[in-house]
Amino acid sequence: MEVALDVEQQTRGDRVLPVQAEHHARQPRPDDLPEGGDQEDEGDPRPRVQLPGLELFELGLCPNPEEEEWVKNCIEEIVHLNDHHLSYPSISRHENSGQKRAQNLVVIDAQRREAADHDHIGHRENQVGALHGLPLRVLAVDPVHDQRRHLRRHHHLHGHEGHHGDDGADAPVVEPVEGVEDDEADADEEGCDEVGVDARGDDEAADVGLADLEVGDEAGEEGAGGARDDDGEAEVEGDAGGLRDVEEGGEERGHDEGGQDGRVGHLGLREVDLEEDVGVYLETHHEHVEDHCDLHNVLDCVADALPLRVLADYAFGEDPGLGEAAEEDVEEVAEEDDEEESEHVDGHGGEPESHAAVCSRILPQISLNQNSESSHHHVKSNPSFVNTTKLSVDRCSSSSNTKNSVSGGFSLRLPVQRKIIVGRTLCSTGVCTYPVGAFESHSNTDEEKIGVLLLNLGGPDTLNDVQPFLFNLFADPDIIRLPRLFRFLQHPLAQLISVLRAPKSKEGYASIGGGSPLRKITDEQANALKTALEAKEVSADVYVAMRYWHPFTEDAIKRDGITRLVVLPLYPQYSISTTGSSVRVLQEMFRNDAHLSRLPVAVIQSWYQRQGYIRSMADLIEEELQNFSNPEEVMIFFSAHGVPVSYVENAGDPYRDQMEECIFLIMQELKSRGIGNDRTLAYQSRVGPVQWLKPYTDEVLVDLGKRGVKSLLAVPVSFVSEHIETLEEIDIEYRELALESGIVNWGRVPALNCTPSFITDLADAVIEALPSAMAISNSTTTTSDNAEKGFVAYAVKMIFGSIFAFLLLLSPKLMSAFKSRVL
Ligand SMILES: C=CC1=C(C)c2cc3[nH]c(cc4nc(cc5[nH]c(cc1n2)c(C)c5CCC(=O)O)C(CCC(=O)O)=C4C)c(C)c3C=C
Ligand SMILES: [Fe+2]
Repeated sequence: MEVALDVEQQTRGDRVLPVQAEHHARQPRPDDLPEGGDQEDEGDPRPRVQLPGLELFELGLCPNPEEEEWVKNCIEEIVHLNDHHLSYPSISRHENSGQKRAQNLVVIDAQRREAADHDHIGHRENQVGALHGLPLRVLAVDPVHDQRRHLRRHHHLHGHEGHHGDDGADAPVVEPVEGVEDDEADADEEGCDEVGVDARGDDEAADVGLADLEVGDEAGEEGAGGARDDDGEAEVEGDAGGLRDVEEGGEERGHDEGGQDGRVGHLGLREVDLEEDVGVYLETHHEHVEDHCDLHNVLDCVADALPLRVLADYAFGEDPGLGEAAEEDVEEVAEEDDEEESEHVDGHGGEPESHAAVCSRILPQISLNQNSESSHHHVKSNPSFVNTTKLSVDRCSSSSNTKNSVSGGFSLRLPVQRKIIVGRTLCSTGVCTYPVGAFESHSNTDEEKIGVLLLNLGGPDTLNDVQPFLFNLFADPDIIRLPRLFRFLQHPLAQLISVLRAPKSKEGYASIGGGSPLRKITDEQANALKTALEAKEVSADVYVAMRYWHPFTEDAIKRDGITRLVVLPLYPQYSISTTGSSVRVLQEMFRNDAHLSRLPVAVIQSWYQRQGYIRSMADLIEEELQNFSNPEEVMIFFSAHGVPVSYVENAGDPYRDQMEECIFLIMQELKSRGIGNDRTLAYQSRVGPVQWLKPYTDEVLVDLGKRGVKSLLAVPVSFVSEHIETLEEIDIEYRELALESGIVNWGRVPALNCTPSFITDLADAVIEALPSAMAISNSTTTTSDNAEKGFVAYAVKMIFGSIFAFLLLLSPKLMSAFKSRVL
């Protein structure tokens, strides 16, 4: 909850984006071209032209360091080294940093895909469109086949030579940019396989744009005041599906597997309107190293077909040349972290502790020593899952999609940074999956003592704990994100909000037995995980670290001789507010401790895409569906914990994307079992007046009732234990609301808790992560100077903050306004 005090957002206001209802192609004018931009490279016959504002967003790459170099070279080969502008390619970042932003967005989805995968395209349209609030269209390309040949051919033809086919007639034609045509000599003469290209007409694109503009429009409506937007049904309807159904526009999307002329090869780029700035959003999906060749081909041909500027994302490893925006961003994060203090109230009269926080400005370089063979081995050993889901999970080369996103050492917020760009699942440092055997040989050494640290949120054990627990939660700068200037208000504000919210929260906890079940369940999960690891002949100690209540993260790491640690947040999807926050605190601790800073650590950043997790969720859903008299008529209603929209839109939180991907995978798994129910994704538990991720669970329930849905199965999806929001919010509040709204049959899938298949999968995740454990830098120590400065700063903040809170309390009017808007 950013609580009314997301000052940054309020003062800046949200953007309103125009819908491009019509696109008129024109031939780019010479004055579009930067000076010298049309000159050719020495030794490269291809002309190089740049058009201001035309940007290629190169996405979805997750190469390991060796491949990174390779891919970089590929890109550098495509654009002039001197011309290209490596920057942090988030459109919104560009906007924020005052740079010109693209008006249109073209998504080139270069994933491996099958004809039946239209809903994934629709899904991506939704995601990307919503992410950027732009009119967009998706052009799907299959890199399995030989793009280069087709693209080159088209590039050569460039919309002139009768290859338009039926659909081509309506599409506006972008004439070739001067000098871009003559690369025939360069054309690849390899075999000419079919290519699936999905080109769509303008009207359709405009429609998509309208639908996807919801975020931007709405943000604009709300303006600086940040009042929650409860507007009409149309919006809820538009959103209620969460993921677009296959049928919606599926036909029109006309994935052209047959490779009709007129579509094949030209990527539909003729449709791109150069009148406006165009962002090209390329998604890739690489299973094997060789696929990078396909990527190369695609990029190469796109670059040829459209003069463009490449904004490539390499926000990992030693920064190989991030542009200003990226650096700013990294620095911003670092500065935030430098300043942050982790202070807890322990509920027993303890003073808040202060921990000087230091964060690396350069993200740690992770080296994956293992070669891709072992990964391939792993992929092969799980053929069924790979087959059913290969289309939807973005992964590193040489990795299987059955695995989690792991980083060796602490790679703070790495997924966030990459997520801004990629807009989909990411491997933060490269994911490595190793056959168990590879690890066993390592673990059997006498001196190895493995620890697993489970991170969780924590909850009040008793009603007396509720207010101090809430204080800890609201004092977290990852929960209430104040601009730096207002950071001094963090603690007084946390105090104020926690006191005001406590009565309502207490009511909730009272109704579920007087406290949170989280500690008990997490302890049980820890024991079950230890047993599951033992069953796999891995001996490990499993610890629990809660972020906002006992046992606090700071207390959790015992000095009992652990030589290798795997950190496993119990959140399947990554969010700044959950995994991000816990890992940050942990990182601070480790940095400041000579012993811990040398301990090899692997952090599993997210694991929603794991086979075992997805299957376990599908098992629970399948089982629960059997309780309905007509299971096939039941709406599967995924309800995820929300986060404020600004986390996703401004801070690059990958949470929404990962959530949508996760739902997609679960539905795919169900489909493979013959379960094809309708599904909806909505977000619950919003607090405060800022916009949270939409659609909102309560609104969608009412809407579904109105639309005649009679049977509904609620599936809590962001958390793996029962907690207040399943036991009280879903089971009591939402159930009541649903029944009032016309839904007759209600069911709820239980949380995974200690479901054996799930715990076994967590054990696998731990084993797979072990080899990538590496030590955090041991270079940082806290000097007494720093500690002193920290104390003075803390005292000053407390004084100013308390004055503010005091003034607020003095004014009943201000107070009631604050209360009604914040809580
Ligand atoms: C993935 C899960 C969660 C996300 C994301 C998340 C974000 C988030 N939460 C709040 C505010 C509150 N959360 C509260 C309880 C709570 N939150 C989660 C999980 C996520 N939160 C859990 C599992 C729990 C329950 C713990 C328990 O005791 O059972 C509460 C307290 C309860 C209440 O008063 O409603 C608050 C407040 C924010 C602001 C936020 C993102 C910014
Ligand atoms: Fe929460």
